[in-house]
Amino acid sequence: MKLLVTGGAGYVGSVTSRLLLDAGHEVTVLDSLVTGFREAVAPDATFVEADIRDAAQVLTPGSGFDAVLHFAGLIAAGESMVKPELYWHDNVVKSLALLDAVRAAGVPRFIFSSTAAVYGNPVELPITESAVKAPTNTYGATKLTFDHALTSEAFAHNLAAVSLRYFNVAGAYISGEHEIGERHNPETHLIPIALQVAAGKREKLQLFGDDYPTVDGTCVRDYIHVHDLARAHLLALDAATAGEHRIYNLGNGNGFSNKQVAEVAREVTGAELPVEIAPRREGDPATLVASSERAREELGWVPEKNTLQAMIGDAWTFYRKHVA
Ligand SMILES: NC(=O)c1ccc[n+]([C@@H]2O[C@H](COP(=O)([O-])OP(=O)(O)OC[C@H]3O[C@@H](n4cnc5c(N)ncnc54)[C@H](O)[C@@H]3O)[C@@H](O)[C@H]2O)c1
Ligand SMILES: O=c1ccn([C@@H]2O[C@H](COP(=O)(O)OP(=O)(O)O[C@H]3O[C@H](CO)[C@H](O)[C@H](O)[C@H]3O)[C@@H](O)[C@H]2O)c(=O)[nH]1
Repeated sequence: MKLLVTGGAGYVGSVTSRLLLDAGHEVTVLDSLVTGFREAVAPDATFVEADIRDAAQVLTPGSGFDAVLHFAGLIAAGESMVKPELYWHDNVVKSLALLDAVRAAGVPRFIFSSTAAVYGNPVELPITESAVKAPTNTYGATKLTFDHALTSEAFAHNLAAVSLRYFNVAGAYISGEHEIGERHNPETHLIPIALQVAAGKREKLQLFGDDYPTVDGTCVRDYIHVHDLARAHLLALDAATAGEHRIYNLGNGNGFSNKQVAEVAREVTGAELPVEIAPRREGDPATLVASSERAREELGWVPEKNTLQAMIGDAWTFYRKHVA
């Protein structure tokens, strides 16, 4: 297929581009590099440095794209509580402009990076796709808004749309000649920050809150290896059906507290990893754990690297060689 990958200079988009290219697809990456890295773009992809709001320059009528995979966006839940306007613009206003371009160019399929953050504090665990959606942060609200836009688009204009609701992505793609992983600047995610501490780049790991209603008072998250996640996109491309908006949660169904993550990071790196309890971060739900039964049944998706040791181990391999 001829594919447009927005956000292909970012973490998940660059790993997925690699898998798409290796599967024989033709990939054009569109990324403004606002948070991504030019060197993360797959060398055998065509690269267009542009904002998604200008996607019509690439998605011209007759350009012949078979699908758009839309990873581009702003991703930090904490930041979205202090700069919400940035999130509404990037994740909704500009994404709607992208959708206009998709419609005008007659692109038949659209795969969207949605998130566990759409659910907010869950009423029942594990979280299924039909669970109540009540985001506790602006980031989740923007992603849910665009999910709704895709539902209307699919039904009104016959788009084959798929939203993949990732839980917490971790690890790196380590395979022969390719090592592709996570780089955010500034880094806000728990695992890469723990690795920065292990590498001596930060003094200590601050854990935001220890008074949540969880096993040890710290927040609980469901971590998913970026390689398993990327594979789900290829399956979603095959499953996408005209006129339908399919939605799949992608996680392992296992919750780890922030303290447990720190413990595994200690085990993997051999570092002491000092921890300090800090105030809660605004907008954090206490627990997010996925039910991915629907993805298993309908897509045939089976996560293979499902231990935290494997995820943090691959992230550490990437971090030491390419980031530290
Ligand atoms: N990392 C996670 O744990 C996680 C979890 C759930 C969902 N997601 C979603 O997955 C997607 C990818 O996440 P990631 O971790 O790879 O993020 P990332 O920050 O590494 O990559 C995002 C990319 O999008 C680009 N971008 C942002 N706004 C743009 C715009 N207006 N025009 C063009 N390019 C733009 C950035 O330059 C960057 O390369 C995001 O949509 C995110 O919301 C990520
Ligand atoms: O230095 C840190 C960084 C994070 N945390 C805590 O670690 C947990 C995980 O936080 P992350 O920032 O790593 O991830 P989030 O759960 O906030 O969000 C991530 O996963 C979500 C899906 O669950 C989103 O989609 C989002 O893009 C992605 O950033 C939270 O309790 C957070 O407060 C700390 O205690 N200290």
